[in-house]
Amino acid sequence: MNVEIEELHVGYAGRDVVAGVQLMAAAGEIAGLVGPNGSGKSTVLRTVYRHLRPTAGRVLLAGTDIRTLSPGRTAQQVAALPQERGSDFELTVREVVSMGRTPYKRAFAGEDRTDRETVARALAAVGMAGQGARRFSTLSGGERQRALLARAFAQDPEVLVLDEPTNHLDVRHQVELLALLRAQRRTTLISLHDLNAAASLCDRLHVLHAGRVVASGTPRAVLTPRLLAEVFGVRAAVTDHPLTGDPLIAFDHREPLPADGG
Ligand SMILES: Nc1ncnc2c1ncn2[C@@H]1O[C@H](COP(=O)(O)OP(=O)(O)OP(=O)(O)O)[C@@H](O)[C@H]1O
Repeated sequence: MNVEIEELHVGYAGRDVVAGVQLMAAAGEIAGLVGPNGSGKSTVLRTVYRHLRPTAGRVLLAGTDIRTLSPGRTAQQVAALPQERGSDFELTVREVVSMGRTPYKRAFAGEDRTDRETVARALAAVGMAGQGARRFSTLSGGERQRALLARAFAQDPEVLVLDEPTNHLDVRHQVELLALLRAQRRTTLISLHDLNAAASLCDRLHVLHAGRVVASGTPRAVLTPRLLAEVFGVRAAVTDHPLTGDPLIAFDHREPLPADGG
């Protein structure tokens, strides 16, 4: 199922922070949103999982405006790992992950075998098969992240929307997560700060800057030293990763470019 965002305007308290955003993820494609802090990545993603309502423009799932779908139908099609994550859940990990099955249940219906198997698979996929009985509130930041990702997987959606899913994860768990997303081949919209992870994972990148898309295309086409200077304000060389052949961005970590980008 493809996702298309058309001329999206959306914001907070009457002020649009995203203005005229046009982007897409083709069916089965992983589309990355990258951009500096405050550029509007989370705001765009919140509109896709219907946490925010656009002031203008549309989000289309396979050509259908999501606002014409019922909340239950949307939840069967789109699962999100949002940036705002509850931390005070008194539920167990398994109970949190089981919440992903809610869109498939009739009111007050218990779990059936498919639910139990899907939840077990989702927990195993994030490496938490043995931790279902733990209280969610006792997990570390990275473990919470993985449990919430398992909840999104348990929802068995057509489209995954992931806002900074590698946040809090150690490098091994980051690599595992990226491998898992690649293996799933689900239509995925993902925001990432780690541009090398984005270059390795994404089929397509959309670069946001001050609420607008300033470049779209393959990571290799988009992540040029010039764009990295103009949008992110850093000096960088782009080479080939010696192990994988992916684009590899070598940042100059010693000093940023002057504020005017020159
Ligand atoms: N709940 C909110 N109320 C008011 N303004 C908000 C709210 N959330 C975000 N903003 C503002 O909207 C703009 C875009 O924020 P958004 O969180 O979408 O950016 P982002 O690209 O995801 O940033 P980051 O990389 O820092 O997570 C910013 O100027 C931010 O301050």
